[in-house]
Amino acid sequence: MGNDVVENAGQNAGKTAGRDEAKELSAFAAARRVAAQYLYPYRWHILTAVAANIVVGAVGPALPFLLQQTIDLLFVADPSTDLKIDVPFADSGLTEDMSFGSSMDVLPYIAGAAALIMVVRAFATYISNIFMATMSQNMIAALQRNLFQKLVWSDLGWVQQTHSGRFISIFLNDVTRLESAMSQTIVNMTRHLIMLVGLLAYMIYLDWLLTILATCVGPLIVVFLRRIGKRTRKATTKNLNETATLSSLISEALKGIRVVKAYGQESHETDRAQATILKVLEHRMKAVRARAAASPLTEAFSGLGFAAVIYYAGYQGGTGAMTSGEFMGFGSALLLAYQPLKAVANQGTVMQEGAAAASRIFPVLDEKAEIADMPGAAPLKVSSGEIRFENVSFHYRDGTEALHAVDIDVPHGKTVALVGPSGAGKSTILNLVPRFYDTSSGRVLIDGQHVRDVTLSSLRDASALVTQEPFLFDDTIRANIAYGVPDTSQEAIEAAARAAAAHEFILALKDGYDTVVGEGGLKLSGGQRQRIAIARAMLKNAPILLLDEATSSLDTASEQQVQEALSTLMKGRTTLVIAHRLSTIMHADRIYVIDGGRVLEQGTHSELLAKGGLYAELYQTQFAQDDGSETQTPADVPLKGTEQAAAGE
Ligand SMILES: Nc1ncnc2c1ncn2[C@@H]1O[C@H](COP(=O)(O)OP(=O)(O)OP(=O)(O)O)[C@@H](O)[C@H]1O
Repeated sequence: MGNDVVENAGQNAGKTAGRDEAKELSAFAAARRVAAQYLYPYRWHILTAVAANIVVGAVGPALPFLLQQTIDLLFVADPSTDLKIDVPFADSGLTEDMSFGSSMDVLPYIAGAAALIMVVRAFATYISNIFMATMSQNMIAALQRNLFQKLVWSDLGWVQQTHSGRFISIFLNDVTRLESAMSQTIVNMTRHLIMLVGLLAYMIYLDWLLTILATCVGPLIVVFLRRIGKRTRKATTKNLNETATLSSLISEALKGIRVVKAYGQESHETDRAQATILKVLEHRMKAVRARAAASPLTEAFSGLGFAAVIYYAGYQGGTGAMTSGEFMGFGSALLLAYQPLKAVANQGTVMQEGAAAASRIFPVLDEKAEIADMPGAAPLKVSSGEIRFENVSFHYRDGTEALHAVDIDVPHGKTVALVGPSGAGKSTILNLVPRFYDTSSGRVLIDGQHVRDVTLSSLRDASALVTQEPFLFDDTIRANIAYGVPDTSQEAIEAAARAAAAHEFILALKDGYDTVVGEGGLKLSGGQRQRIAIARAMLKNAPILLLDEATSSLDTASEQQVQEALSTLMKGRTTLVIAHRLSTIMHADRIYVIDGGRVLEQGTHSELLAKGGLYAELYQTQFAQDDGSETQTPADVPLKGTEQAAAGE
């Protein structure tokens, strides 16, 4: 029941992963869920650590007890003092039977016991720390693994709602914060709590009234610390949010470093980062101040208790109701109790901090992918690879209607080009084929099978995607070409590279196929990156090709090589291409002109020209613009300026 509440809370918050609006989880709900999902597998580690903590906590009161015995038995040797010692132990007969000489005999045992206690305590602390660390580090790893898995399996639409920097921040900061809260909770609720209870029990044994006097300020401390806990949670939430913003800023500035430099925006970006850094600092300091107030507060209140103890115990001592050993034992127990008292009293703050982090982590973990295999989905059976859009409409999560009643046919082995102004909906059409998004209405069919009814893996196996700005991983060229096709032979990789007109330039590189391409492939030229991406698609050898042609023009030689590589890739495949080059458009078997999310015109190049519609207008505008170009033939000119043409309609 309780779990359901937590699950739902997480799901509702899922839409705004990592943002301020993320629904707040109660500290107990968060702790319960973490315990059930992430701590339970390490229950034996935790139980061992708890047992060790119990030992550490339990031996705590033994030290003041030994101190008391030492003073009473050894230091208080003169007869007048002996009379006083006898009062509290009158019934036990312990001190009455002991002469000074026999007390000296006890001394080695007391010293030995003290040494043994310290050794046992140190060993138990070590065991506890090791097992706790194993548990907590594994918890971090499990959380990060689950978060990563969630991200890569989640719907593209959902992932795109949140800046990647925020996700990275959740991965690194929030997870560590949550782990630290859970570890502290376990130590506080075992080691420190048991030590506190033990010391209190010992103090009560010595003098219950004195114990009440010493601890009567406890409730006040709890009330103050609760207040501090709420403030710390607020500051922690804001701190984590601002840290995520900072992480986004850094990632963006680095990705766009060339734009930053080209536009001389270094100072502007530094100011932006500085503003966020200051906000992080401000919230961190708020949390630090709130946390820092906890110690002096506990100390100040404990001071009141201590003053009461000195007054009352002094009085008791004066009347002979308390021995010096008891006073020392009580006093040292009280001092020893300070640290665990602070830890236990601070537990609320620790849990609030953990809950603040959990409130940002769980929505990501709870996000449910809508684009998944339907129950009973069968693998796609590709016979010819024909693609058909039937009355397809689509709107994005934010409500933007990108497509309206679109009908498109891509017959087997043919090339269909999508042409239209920027923002017309061409990329959206392409994205619906491998089900990056699901249609809002209408159907996308491959060889007569609705893409929603087949398994995602078989659907994505059936197509190869070459994007405008090909993405390369920071890995070797070999690994980049073989991406998604594991266990491929070097021969197959080289054959794909040859077909993509990439083999020669790869061999010319110092490390050949073992060249590491750098982040996003930045060590290669634009044309080289495109040819590696084409080789990747070539190796995949899928019957359907989804191609988003690059808009940026390359130099003539590279352009020609890329075009040749693309022609080889397209041969015999059913190709849906977002065309930006006239050569591609003119060689396409059919052209669909898209505008405002609708199919405006369709036909071959000559049919559409004859029609005198938007296509003819785009074509004319393009040629009017590029007329007189000496280096490019009209057919190779990128079809730029389509936006202006549409706007001027
Ligand atoms: N992730 C998204 N969320 C919300 N709206 C989007 C998203 N992606 C695209 N759009 C909107 O959908 C419409 C169609 O975009 P799309 O990217 O399909 O156009 P396009 O024809 O491919 O443009 P271009 O040629 O410039 O790449 C545009 O109005 C765009 O603003």
